[in-house]
Amino acid sequence: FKPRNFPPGPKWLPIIGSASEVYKLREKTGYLYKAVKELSSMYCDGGPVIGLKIGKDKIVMVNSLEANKEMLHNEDIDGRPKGIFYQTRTWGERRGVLLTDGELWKEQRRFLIKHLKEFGFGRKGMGEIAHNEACYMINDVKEILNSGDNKNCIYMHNFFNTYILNTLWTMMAGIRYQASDPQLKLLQDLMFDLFRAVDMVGAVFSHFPILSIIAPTLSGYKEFIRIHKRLWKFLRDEIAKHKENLDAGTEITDFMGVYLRVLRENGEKDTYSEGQLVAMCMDMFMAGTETTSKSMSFAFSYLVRNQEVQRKAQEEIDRVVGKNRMPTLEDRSNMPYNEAVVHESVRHFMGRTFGVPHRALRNTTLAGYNIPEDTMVVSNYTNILMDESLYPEPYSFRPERFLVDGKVFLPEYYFPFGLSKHRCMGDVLAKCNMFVFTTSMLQKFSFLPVPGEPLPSLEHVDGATPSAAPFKALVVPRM
Ligand code: HEM
Repeated sequence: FKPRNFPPGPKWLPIIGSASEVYKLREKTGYLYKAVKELSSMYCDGGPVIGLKIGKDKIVMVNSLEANKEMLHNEDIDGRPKGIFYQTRTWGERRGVLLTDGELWKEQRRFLIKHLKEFGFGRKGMGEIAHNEACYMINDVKEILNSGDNKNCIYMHNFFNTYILNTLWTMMAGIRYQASDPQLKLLQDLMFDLFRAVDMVGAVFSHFPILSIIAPTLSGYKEFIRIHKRLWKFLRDEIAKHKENLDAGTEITDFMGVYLRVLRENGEKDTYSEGQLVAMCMDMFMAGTETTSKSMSFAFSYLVRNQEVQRKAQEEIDRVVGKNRMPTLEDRSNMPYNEAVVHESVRHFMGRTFGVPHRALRNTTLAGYNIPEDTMVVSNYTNILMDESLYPEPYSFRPERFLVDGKVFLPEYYFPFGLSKHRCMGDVLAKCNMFVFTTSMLQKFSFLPVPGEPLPSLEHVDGATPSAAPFKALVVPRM
């Protein structure tokens, strides 16, 4: 039965809840966010929250700006979901920093941020790492162009993945990969499949856990395990190498090394364990790479479609940086237009998805409705970031919306990285990378539509994190 004063929404049938209605609409519209939009107009007249039940999970989608702010600041809704989907990924125990709560989350998040800073995270060193990576990226593009392959048309929707990963992995594990590294390519393809197969509120087998036993293939459970086993192996191999270095007394130059040293000195104590280290690395790998590279995929898809924006960005780069050196993070304060391009790109990315789910830790209220303990509560970012009254013509790419009198201005209703205690840990790194990568690329090259082919599509690939639909650009050197 629906709890008393639960947010309005479709009927709950025995066992399946409102699943069939949600899945049917998703099928019809092609996207989960569109399905939720239709449900909201059908059942709550565009109201602040909509209540669903999918299998065993009570889910509240938070639609309005005010209700989202209320939710993100309500400590009673500061939990992360529990259950098969969130625990299988970390061997049946809740571990990591992305999908945990309580003491473990607090302690490990604090430790992670503190020690990543030693290696540049959130500091000046971060800009240098991004710049270094941009140099590799530019050289790779030049090599592709010199090779004469593909008639200078490059697939851009997944072009940035490795470079983005490298900036984070330099600090986490002291490694950078070649974009052509076959092992990494495999991992990235696996991640892409994973993020496409699940959505922010879970997967079929998490709403109906029995299906993981009776229909492991059909429910996606088997695939979920296969992908995670591959990821764990990748991380465990790297940790093993770090242990050897620790034994050999090699200087510690990354987060993995620091964590292993703490384990050596204190043993597995309180919330510290080797399993927790693997889980944290996995969380950073997932949260830190897919999000930024997919925001970049939207940026370039729009830059190809909208040559006027590209021209303005290049004009500012040429004027402020010139042609004799590459852009750096320090240039950002003098380049409002390019900074606004970054904010607009993040808006297009988060505006097509949902936040990381929260969970009510105890019975509470939201927008005047009752939210029972253990309800999953999810920010519907589409509703805020694509709201026509806040962002006129929301699906067009207009960096100008973040400029007032030639300066960057971020309105209080723009919070694509969340708010309050669970706020994104990597927003500073994400914005740094996006600025340095985009400006470095636009300084050296122009990205044009491929002659004779349609413009990059505005439709995107749905999933836990959305991606621009695959597209190529004709890349033309500028200098
Ligand atoms: C454009 C890029 C990114 C976007 C749009 C983004 C967005 C978000 C959002 C909306 C949340 C959830 C906040 C909440 O639960 O209320 C989040 C959490 C998180 N993000 Fe990001 N993120 C990005 C990049 C990154 C990067 C680069 C990293 C890692 C360096 C990262 C690490 C995390 C972590 C660890 C959390 C969980 C925080 C917690 O629960 O305490 N993210 N992010």
